[in-house]
Amino acid sequence: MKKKKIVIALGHEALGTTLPEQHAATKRTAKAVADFIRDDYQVVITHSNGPQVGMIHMAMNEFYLSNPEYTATPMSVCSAMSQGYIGYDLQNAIRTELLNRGIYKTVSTVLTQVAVDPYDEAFYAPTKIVGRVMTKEEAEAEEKKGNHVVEAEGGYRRIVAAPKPMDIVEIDAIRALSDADQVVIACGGGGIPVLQQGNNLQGASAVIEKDLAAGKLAELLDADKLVILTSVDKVCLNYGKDDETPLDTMSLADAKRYLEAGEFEEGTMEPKIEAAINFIGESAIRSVLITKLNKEGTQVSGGMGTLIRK
Ligand SMILES: Nc1ncnc2c1ncn2[C@@H]1O[C@H](COP(=O)(O)OP(=O)(O)O)[C@@H](O)[C@H]1O
Ligand SMILES: NC(=O)OP(=O)(O)O
Repeated sequence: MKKKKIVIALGHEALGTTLPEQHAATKRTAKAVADFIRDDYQVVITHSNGPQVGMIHMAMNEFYLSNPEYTATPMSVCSAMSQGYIGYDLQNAIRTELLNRGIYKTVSTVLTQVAVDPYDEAFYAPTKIVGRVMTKEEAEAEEKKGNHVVEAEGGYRRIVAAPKPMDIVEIDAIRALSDADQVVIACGGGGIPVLQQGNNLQGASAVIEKDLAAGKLAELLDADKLVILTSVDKVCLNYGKDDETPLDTMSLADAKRYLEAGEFEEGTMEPKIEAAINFIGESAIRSVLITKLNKEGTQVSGGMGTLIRK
């Protein structure tokens, strides 16, 4: 019998931002992943990378300025680096959790490139926040280098273009590993954004929204379920207001209506709902669960959170 397939997208809380945080968070997350494997799902994982890719870009390019024998590192290469080191932590955390449960399954990371449209309007209006909070002086220095910044979280943060994911270059490899019942980590940080130029792929200076890439990944794998692990238990109506209402379920039609009405914040909940709508499409089988891991990393497979389906 064909096994059910699930794509799990890990946000900041399920992944951590610094290396020590990442070590601790991936251990918890591995429990949720192992629960789905216990429940006989083929699991494909994807993850955030905003803080990590910003850190790598800053570190690599600061170093280059004071060491001219090295070359500058484009954002696309930094995305690839972030996939590598986050994947490394996730692979080991999941491998250990599975071995502790007596399950042997290979866990591997596929460095994934995601094609974007060179004419995507996002290239003219950067919105995607990456990296750490900076002081005014640091922000001014970034602007002098031609980078964009916005005021955020009591300081300033860098923003880059976030074009929409159009196609996943390595989808056949991801599918082959998943169909062979192995655990795959793919499209990390939304994937390395690339522009197709004949037979060549050119890295783009951008960071793709990981939720939208997760939706595309789930769609192309024809997954049954997309789980988005984030920092809230449930999606809410009137979020942050006195009459905030958490939702246990949301129909596809309601998701579209609420999205249109501006219920979901741009760059945080909005791309999650957009990903859910894109993935579910016309399917009566596909569903999306948006939720948060508990302290032990357990119970996600029990269905807590907001369940979206047709
Ligand atoms: N309608 C809403 N319901 C719940 N959370 C919302 C809503 N609108 C915005 N949010 C915000 O979305 C955040 C989760 O998105 P984000 O910060 O991008 O996390 P992640 O790293 O998990 O993708 C929550 O912490 C919450 O502040
Ligand atoms: N690539 C991406 O969407 O990362 P964050 O979730 O960290 O913003």
